[in-house]
Amino acid sequence: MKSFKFTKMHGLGNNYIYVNTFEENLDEEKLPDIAVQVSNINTGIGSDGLILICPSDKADVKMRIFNNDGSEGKNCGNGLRCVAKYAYEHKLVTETTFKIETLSGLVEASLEIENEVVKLITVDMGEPRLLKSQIPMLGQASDKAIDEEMVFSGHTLRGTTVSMGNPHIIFYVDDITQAPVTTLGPIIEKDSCFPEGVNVEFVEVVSKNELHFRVWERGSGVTQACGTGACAAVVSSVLNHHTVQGELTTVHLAGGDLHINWTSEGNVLMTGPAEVICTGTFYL
Ligand SMILES: N[C@@H](CCC[C@H](N)C(=O)O)C(=O)O
Repeated sequence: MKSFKFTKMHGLGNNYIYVNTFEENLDEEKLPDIAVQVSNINTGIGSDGLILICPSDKADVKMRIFNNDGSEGKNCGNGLRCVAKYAYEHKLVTETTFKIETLSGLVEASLEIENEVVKLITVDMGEPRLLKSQIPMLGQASDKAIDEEMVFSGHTLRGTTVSMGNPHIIFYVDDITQAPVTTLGPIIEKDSCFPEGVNVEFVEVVSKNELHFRVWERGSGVTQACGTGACAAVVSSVLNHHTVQGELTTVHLAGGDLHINWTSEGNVLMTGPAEVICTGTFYL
């Protein structure tokens, strides 16, 4: 029977099964099925998906992320912090600042360490991409969708789209507890306006430095947190004049807080924790 070693980790409750492919060998064509299998709460381990920590010829390590429906994503903020913690604590890297390759480009992770344990990770997520062609979404390729009126299955909403290497749409609500995450999330995720689907986020503005946030993730549904989504929400909030570029914003997600700064230079910095839940062997 084929088996592999795994570590289950989470970033603010956004939990994945991590496999170190420096040591484990998984068949490329089986990866989508393995993601579905390990994520199943009844017959697998239970998770939001599968993340591979791989060798890279462009960076110190490479991250690949599969959602719990088996689709491959191009980026994952909470996953990057967990990969950074794993890479340092398992001595795949020796420096406290290093580069991680993703399907959407290179990012840089910086670690805060106490007694050889990684406590907090800041990831420089690079520049947000705003053009409709970069999301990608239908419409004039060189336009941006900022507070744009859109209709989804008869529901008229004003949304802002941001790519952090993966696609996000942000809607503002008056009361986060009433956000239509589970009703409109799945409809908007698969709307034909987004040829590759979209991660759907609802945001309540608390103040110039504070947002409440809930997410329906492409390929995984409701999760406790989405790092790229929180970055996209801060970019969107600057574009919609709710927050200020160059200032730190605290984003309150269901699973805890992230601290995000869309710097005046243009890159987005995300700071937050990463935790190990358990390790084990999975039998296919
Ligand atoms: N949870 C993630 C994002 C995971 C991928 C996403 N669902 C997609 O398909 O783009 C995060 O923390 O950013």
